[in-house]
Amino acid sequence: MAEVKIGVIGGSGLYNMEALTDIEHIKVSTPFGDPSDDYIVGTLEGVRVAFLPRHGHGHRISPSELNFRANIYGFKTFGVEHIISVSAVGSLKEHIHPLDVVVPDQFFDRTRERVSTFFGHGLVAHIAFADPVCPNLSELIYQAAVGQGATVHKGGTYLCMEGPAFSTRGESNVYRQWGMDIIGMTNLQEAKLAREAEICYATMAMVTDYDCWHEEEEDVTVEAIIQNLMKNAELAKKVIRSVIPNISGERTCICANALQYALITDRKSIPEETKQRLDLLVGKYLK
Ligand SMILES: CSC[C@H]1O[C@H](OP(=O)(O)O)[C@H](O)[C@@H]1O
Ligand SMILES: Nc1ncnc2[nH]cnc12
Repeated sequence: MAEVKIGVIGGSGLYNMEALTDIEHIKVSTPFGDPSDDYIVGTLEGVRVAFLPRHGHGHRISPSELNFRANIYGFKTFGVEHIISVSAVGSLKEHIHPLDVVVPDQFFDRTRERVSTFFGHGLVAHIAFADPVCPNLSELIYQAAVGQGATVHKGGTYLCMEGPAFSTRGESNVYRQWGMDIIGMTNLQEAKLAREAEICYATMAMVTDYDCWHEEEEDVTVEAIIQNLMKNAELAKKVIRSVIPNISGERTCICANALQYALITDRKSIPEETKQRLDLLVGKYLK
């Protein structure tokens, strides 16, 4: 398979990247099941990029049903080292307005039903996740979004809820008291699994609504989210386009060697089947 170093995950409202040329649709099978859809591999700014619509074309897969492991592992099979996630989010702060962009630097987990590790079955790993996104890739996204004239907030905490129902007003107000900045349903597991796969991961969060806490604004609806995303989809695509040429092959962040000190299991006790299943991720540490 041809090597591709950059991946893009499209969220709600971003199911295609029309600017990709020399396109191939590639179906990937993984030891963890099937990714959300075929990967669309194409060229953007002279660089091969793999694109995956997170919820599948036609938005068929709900946040709780997403096979996050297969999606991230699929990128790894191409040799992807950087993933840019594009996501719709609600704002939990007055000064973060719909149509703004946030590049979060923290996540808070309020999900309940999600598998969010590749490990287990006789191989235990504890990655560092204090800083859950790649600082270098986040900075590039921030600079690119500023360069495109967007109002961009650098840093902030993304509260990842289970869904699929939106939050109650009580929950939304509590998240505000906790100091959370934005709310969505998808990014935390992706960030964790990308770190386990030693892939740099960063999010361009497109603000679509004020959730349901704001007394003068409408409560969030799918319709409002998609309407605002449609207004912002071109911006998202332009930002991706301008980030890509700036992504360097040399990685100096912690993401590149995240498993170096994370594997705790005595190498002699790891079952052969587990070694084989995780070979793409840990093979270099088990030699
Ligand atoms: C379509 S409304 C809720 C939906 O939008 C966000 O999706 P994504 O992160 O893939 O852009 C949110 O997380 C929910 O999945
Ligand atoms: N208010 C909200 N809650 C959860 N996910 C969202 N995605 C976009 N807006 C959202």
